[in-house]
Amino acid sequence: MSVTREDVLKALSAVTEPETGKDVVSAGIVQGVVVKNGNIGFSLEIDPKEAEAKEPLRRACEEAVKQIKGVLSVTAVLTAHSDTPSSSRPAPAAPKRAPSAQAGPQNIPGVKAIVAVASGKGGVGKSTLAVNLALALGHLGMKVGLLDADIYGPSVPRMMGLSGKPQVSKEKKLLPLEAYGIKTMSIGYMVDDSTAMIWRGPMVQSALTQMMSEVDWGELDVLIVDFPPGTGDAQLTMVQRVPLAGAVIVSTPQEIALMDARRGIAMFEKTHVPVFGIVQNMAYYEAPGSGEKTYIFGEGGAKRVAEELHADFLGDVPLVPEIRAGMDEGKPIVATDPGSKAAAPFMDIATRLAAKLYEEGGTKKPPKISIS
Ligand SMILES: Nc1ncnc2c1ncn2[C@@H]1O[C@H](COP(=O)(O)OP(=O)(O)OP(=O)(O)O)[C@@H](O)[C@H]1O
Repeated sequence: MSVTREDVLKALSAVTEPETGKDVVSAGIVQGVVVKNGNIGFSLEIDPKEAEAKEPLRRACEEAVKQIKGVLSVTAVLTAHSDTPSSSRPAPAAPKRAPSAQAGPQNIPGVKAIVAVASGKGGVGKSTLAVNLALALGHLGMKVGLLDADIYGPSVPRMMGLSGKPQVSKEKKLLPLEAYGIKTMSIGYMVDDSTAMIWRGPMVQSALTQMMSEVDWGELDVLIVDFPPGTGDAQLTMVQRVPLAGAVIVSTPQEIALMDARRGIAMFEKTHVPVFGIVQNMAYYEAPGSGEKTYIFGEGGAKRVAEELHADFLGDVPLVPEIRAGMDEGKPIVATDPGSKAAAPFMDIATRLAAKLYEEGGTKKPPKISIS
């Protein structure tokens, strides 16, 4: 018999929160439970100041759920509870937008939430995160689409091991190409890289609009958009046109990348798109035998920027050869080995993101993803 959400809550109700003496479910701190084929994810809402002190409780919750027969993996994350200051609170799922003189954002029928994965600078691992995050959200039970909007260097086809031209439906819509349960669309299916590179601003814009509105995505819980790197006009226009639920900013730890990450955050804030948080990619390299960590690009820079800008820090992704190899071969690590150590950071970040999207859900109300 497959594991249910009720099984998870039952197991968690045996875990006691030391301060209140209540079990974690009655204490109301368990949120965003997701169950998918034996893979379980949930968050524990805490005061962020107590993050370290609550780590044993988080582990105890994971252990309790692991004991359920049929459970393959468990990811519990600590998130800020809703009456903590806004600087550490998850951003709201529904975007508040500035009125725009231009055409406003158009909803995509059937798509409940659109999330941008963006970086101020190229080459920091934005596409790697977008692809693995999409796959990890799929493992958490969401119906996921992945739109490669990185028109100047589309990498989703290669990373997902996909090629060929999309079919066109009777309704004259492009049909996404699918791999590992994720629906994808990329300009890379339509033109070769060198053609896209020489496009001017308006052409880029119309190609992107087409990919947003003329694709039959079907029913999706979330559409991950791999944004073009940078913070120029093309990106700004996209932020204004696409009804984003929020953005995830990717940066490496070195100062030059962080400066661009700050610009990226400013761009989203200017257009009133919530920044869900910052991911620090290539955070460190861990030596295979000894496990010794080397902070090749400096230590903790993105975490500091998150604090400085009152954004949430969504997690570190280390520099791992298997991650790169997987992307090059079209076999992303989260697809081929979701339970591996290399895939774990992506699963953690996805659980945090899902908790933000399910913010008003959790154990008390049914999960709700809203973008209107
Ligand atoms: N955590 C990681 N560990 C190992 N290799 C990584 C990691 N993240 C990214 N890479 C590798 O770094 C290179 C750049 O990554 P990626 O293409 O995702 O960056 P990007 O920010 O999307 O770049 P661009 O904006 O130029 O498209 C790729 O070869 C990728 O496999």
